[in-house]
Amino acid sequence: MSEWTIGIIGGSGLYAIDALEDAQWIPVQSPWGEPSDEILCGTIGHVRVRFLPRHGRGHRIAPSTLNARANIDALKRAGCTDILAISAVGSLSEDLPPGRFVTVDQFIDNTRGRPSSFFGDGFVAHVSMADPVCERLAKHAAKAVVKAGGECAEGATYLAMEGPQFSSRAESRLYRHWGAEVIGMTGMPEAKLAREAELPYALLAMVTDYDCWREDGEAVDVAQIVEQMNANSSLARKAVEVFCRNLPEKRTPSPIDRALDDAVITAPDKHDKAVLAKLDAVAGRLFRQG
Ligand SMILES: CSC[C@H]1O[C@H](OP(=O)(O)O)[C@H](O)[C@@H]1O
Ligand SMILES: Nc1ncnc2[nH]cnc12
Repeated sequence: MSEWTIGIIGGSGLYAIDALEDAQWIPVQSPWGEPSDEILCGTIGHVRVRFLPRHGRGHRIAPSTLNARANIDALKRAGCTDILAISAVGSLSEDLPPGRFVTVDQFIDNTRGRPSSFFGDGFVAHVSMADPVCERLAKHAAKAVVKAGGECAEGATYLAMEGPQFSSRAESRLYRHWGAEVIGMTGMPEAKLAREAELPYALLAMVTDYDCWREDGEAVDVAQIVEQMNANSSLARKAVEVFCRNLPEKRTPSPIDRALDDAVITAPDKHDKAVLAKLDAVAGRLFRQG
């Protein structure tokens, strides 16, 4: 086995992966609450894979209530070195038609009231989100889609909305003015939490619809999204497999592996012991250094 342990977060339409060898669903406990599901653990070629369906098998959990902290913490506990997340998105750009895959490189977080940090009183830390995704994973994901037989655009800005309702036409047009190119309900706070957990993260988005900003365009509905997701899902699965098989044997370190080095501001003698205990997976690297 190589040094990669890839966490795959499966979005709408992707609730398991058949390419996993020796696959087993394993429960992982987290001090942050219930992860969305057990984690499907196995291998693809030389890579260990840990697959977590974001909404749970059967799509039980809504975007506003899914426990992103528990999900990221559980993936870290399961040994992940990196995360590739997959999401269904609406397109806010004429250049991104339904059926197209696109890697995300920026986020606008318009979610409300979701727990969006592992840190707080007793352990205050501020990580940079200037470059919220891992470029090498994103590039590798785009190449994998092409190798799997699809088309993949690179570098879209993702607007994370609260939902669960879809946007009004006025909101959809507003987000375009903000510079957003795709829209979804789950990319935030997931990407923030992955950065806090020092996990390089990339988001591969599958465009399912044009949302509702186009003149005379139809309103988006779940049936349309599911139809497009079903059309995309075998390519998404293939792309995940190619992504893993084509990773180099050696994983060179990423600066994101040490994202907390310059982020913690609380004086060590003021760290709250109970808070530290909860952070054993996310930030344990710092404490083990003493
Ligand atoms: C099924 S339509 C809306 C739903 O799809 C996207 O989910 P995911 O990002 O997990 O693929 C979107 O964010 C909404 O949660
Ligand atoms: N139009 C849309 N808005 C929000 N989330 C989505 N997921 C897929 N399509 C979407």
